[in-house]
Amino acid sequence: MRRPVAVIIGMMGAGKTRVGKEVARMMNLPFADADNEIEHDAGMRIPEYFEKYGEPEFRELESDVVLDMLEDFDGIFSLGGGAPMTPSIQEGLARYVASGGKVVYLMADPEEAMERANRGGGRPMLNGDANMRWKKLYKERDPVFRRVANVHVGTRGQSPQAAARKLMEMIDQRIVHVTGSTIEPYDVRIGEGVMGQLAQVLGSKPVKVALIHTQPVQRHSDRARTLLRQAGYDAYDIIIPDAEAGKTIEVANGIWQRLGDEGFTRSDAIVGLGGGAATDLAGFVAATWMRGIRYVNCPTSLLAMVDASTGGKTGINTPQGKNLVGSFYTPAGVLADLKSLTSLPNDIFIEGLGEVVKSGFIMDPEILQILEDYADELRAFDGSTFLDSDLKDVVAELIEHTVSVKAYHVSADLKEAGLREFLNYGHTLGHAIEKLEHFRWRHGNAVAVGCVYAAELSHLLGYIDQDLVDYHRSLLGSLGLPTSWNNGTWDDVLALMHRDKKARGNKLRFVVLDRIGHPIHLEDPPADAVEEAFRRIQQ
Ligand SMILES: NC(=O)c1ccc[n+]([C@@H]2O[C@H](COP(=O)([O-])OP(=O)(O)OC[C@H]3O[C@@H](n4cnc5c(N)ncnc54)[C@H](O)[C@@H]3O)[C@@H](O)[C@H]2O)c1
Ligand SMILES: Nc1ncnc2c1ncn2[C@@H]1O[C@H](COP(=O)(O)OP(=O)(O)O)[C@@H](O)[C@H]1O
Ligand SMILES: O=C(O)C1=C[C@@H](OP(=O)(O)O)[C@@H](O)[C@H](O)C1
Repeated sequence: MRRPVAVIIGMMGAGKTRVGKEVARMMNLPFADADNEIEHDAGMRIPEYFEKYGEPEFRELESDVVLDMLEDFDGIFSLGGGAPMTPSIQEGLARYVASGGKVVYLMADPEEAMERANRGGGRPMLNGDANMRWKKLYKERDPVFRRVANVHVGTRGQSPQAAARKLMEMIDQRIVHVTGSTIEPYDVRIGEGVMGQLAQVLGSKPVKVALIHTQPVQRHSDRARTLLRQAGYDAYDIIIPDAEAGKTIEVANGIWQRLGDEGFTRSDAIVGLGGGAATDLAGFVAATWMRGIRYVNCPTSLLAMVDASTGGKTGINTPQGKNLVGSFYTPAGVLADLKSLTSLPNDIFIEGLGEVVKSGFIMDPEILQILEDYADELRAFDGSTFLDSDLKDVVAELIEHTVSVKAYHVSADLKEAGLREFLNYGHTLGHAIEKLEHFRWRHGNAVAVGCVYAAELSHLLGYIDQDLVDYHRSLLGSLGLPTSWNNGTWDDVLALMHRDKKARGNKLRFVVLDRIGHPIHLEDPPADAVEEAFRRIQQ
């Protein structure tokens, strides 16, 4: 089915036509304007139509034209100013958004748009006192436009070209919509510059916003702070210790104290910016402060983008183990800004690919294909050249696919009663390795070895053939991920696997593969197979 690359809505004079045409030109796409299509269908100009048939009839024709175009046009499509007020068009736009479409609210400065709308005439809705009519319509329409659009673009003081460039950046983003019966829906936005939508995602209720981040991502938190201040929030900078050192009750307590001192209320908000450790901690503070306030994640590592920031698991570590205290608490939105990856060291990027590979094996063979096709480039990831390289689109696509895999499992089973456990492929041994390595081995690397182990176990029990086990090794190896581990005894590993959260009583439980894209639960497998699979990853 054809559908527009983007639909532009906004007030009269916002520049929907002018800027829309410019965007289409820059992106080498066709452009259509609903008003022109209507005039073409009606065989007359819009003012004439209004005069002859009146507004209600115009709205009906407009709705027919717009709904047709939403299913049969694949370029940039601008609507007339009043179109999104019609219920049937609102429903059409909601369907379009649900299927991954982008409805862009072009938010011109009201004075600028009003002045431009008055120029040229031809706008029957402004007959009479044009300024007064425009302002009245703005009051009615602005809240509706904000609601029906999933992308908001402010263009105050910008030339049509500058506005078009900004729009293009927004259109280029990928959006994964996370929803489910027990989840307040939210979007994961992936692309260069998506952090610019921080205010849109936070909304107008928060007055104070705590920006929780670590030192190594200062450059990106500076950007977020500027955006918050520009949007009029009182921004509070909270720096936490890096990596796991930030995921402690002492750090959380320090932030609770700060929020109390600054007078944070239930309508205020938190932004977590950094790797998975920072977003886990920020989410935990958001879940617990006043029993839950709004929070937005800005992940800066690949692992946080594809995994940690998106599923609603928040938490801290205790001396007894990792992530032992926490809560399922979903964010209001996730902004995976590719600009953040420019400072990410190569080894931490590669490690993040461990979870990407896992997602490919359990659900999405396209991920595996992309990884195969670009293994050399991915392995050579260099943040300093990343944004100007072809790798940018490849990485964006991998993040989108992987987040979609996660969203699928989380939507159906937020609290991990069954389906969500499939995301744990490779993690039973992976967690044991992390623990035995005293967390000096990074998570994604341990999961990579864990996936080979799970594949060996699947094979030993007759679910998959040797070729698929070999494919695990060759793909992970080609990306620079480890495929073997030989630094612990079987007894220690077995004891830890019995403490895995999937285990029940004294029975081990694993996720194994039946074929690519088809994981299954494995209960209490034969002891000799469990041990033999371990021997095979020791080589
Ligand atoms: N909530 C979940 O569902 C979930 C899922 C997977 C992992 N996790 C958690 O996520 C954490 C691991 O995440 P991680 O791998 O991002 O580790 P991390 O947060 O420790 O980040 C790794 C290192 O990279 C640095 N870093 C991150 N982004 C950077 C950037 N753009 N530029 C420069 N340096 C950057 C960090 O400061 C840190 O030193 C663990 O605590 C794990 O438990 C949570
Ligand atoms: N960003 C802008 N800067 C300057 N002029 C603009 C800008 N956007 C639009 N215009 C001009 O304002 C007028 C109205 O723009 P138009 O695209 O027809 O608005 P809309 O389709 O949203 O009603 C046109 O003359 C257009 O060239
Ligand atoms: O605001 C409105 O109700 C209208 C806006 C016009 O489009 P523009 O916003 O492109 O001027 C056109 O559809 C018609 O005059 C009605």
